[in-house]
Amino acid sequence: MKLIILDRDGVINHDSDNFIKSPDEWVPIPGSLEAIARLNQAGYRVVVATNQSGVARGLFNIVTLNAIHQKLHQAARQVGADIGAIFFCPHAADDNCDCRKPKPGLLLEIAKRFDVSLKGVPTVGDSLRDLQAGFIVGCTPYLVRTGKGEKTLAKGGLPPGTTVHADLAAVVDHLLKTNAEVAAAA
Ligand SMILES: O=P(O)(O)OC[C@@H](O)[C@H]1O[C@@H](OP(=O)(O)O)[C@@H](O)[C@@H](O)[C@@H]1O
Ligand SMILES: [Mg+2]
Ligand SMILES: [Zn+2]
Repeated sequence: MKLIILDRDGVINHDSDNFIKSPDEWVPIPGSLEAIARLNQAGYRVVVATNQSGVARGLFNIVTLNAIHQKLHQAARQVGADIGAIFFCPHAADDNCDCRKPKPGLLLEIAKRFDVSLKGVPTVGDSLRDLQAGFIVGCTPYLVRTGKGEKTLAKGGLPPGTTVHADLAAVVDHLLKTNAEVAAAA
């Protein structure tokens, strides 16, 4: 089973400096859900790892977060995409939890749940912390320019091996092309 780990805000849906606080505020980035469908068709299980400190900040509760994720799943299904699971950290930075990216807790949880090694698993994010969390546990980091990606790129300090792409659809184009080239060379 091939696995890919996606950040949520700024990769699948538009992000906001005021947080995504309700299902109405959740709006997919054009092409992202269709890109997930292409990953599924290529044999990838797609899971999400997302920091949701808005819960700890009292901006929205778990019921609302679940409603946002129901809308995400439904929108994905409408284009033939399937998101295997959504792992989230509801904590604030000063809670010092193990699951808030850049700590790798969410990704280790994913590895345990799906009983897979994370070595070489693609992980896609718009923030440095997304890429760092993946890099720590052996994932291959992909930065997208959507969401906070341009700011992340400008700040620099990306983990070694990070490649930069316009959006999730471009990451998927690259991934599937590379996979096809490797298969042809075998
Ligand atoms: O990109 P993912 O991990 O899916 O989700 C990010 C969101 O939880 C929020 O994360 C916050 O960061 P702080 O939690 O305040 O550091 C801010 O960046 C918000 O703009 C953003 O909406
Ligand atoms: Mg993000
Ligand atoms: Zn946490």
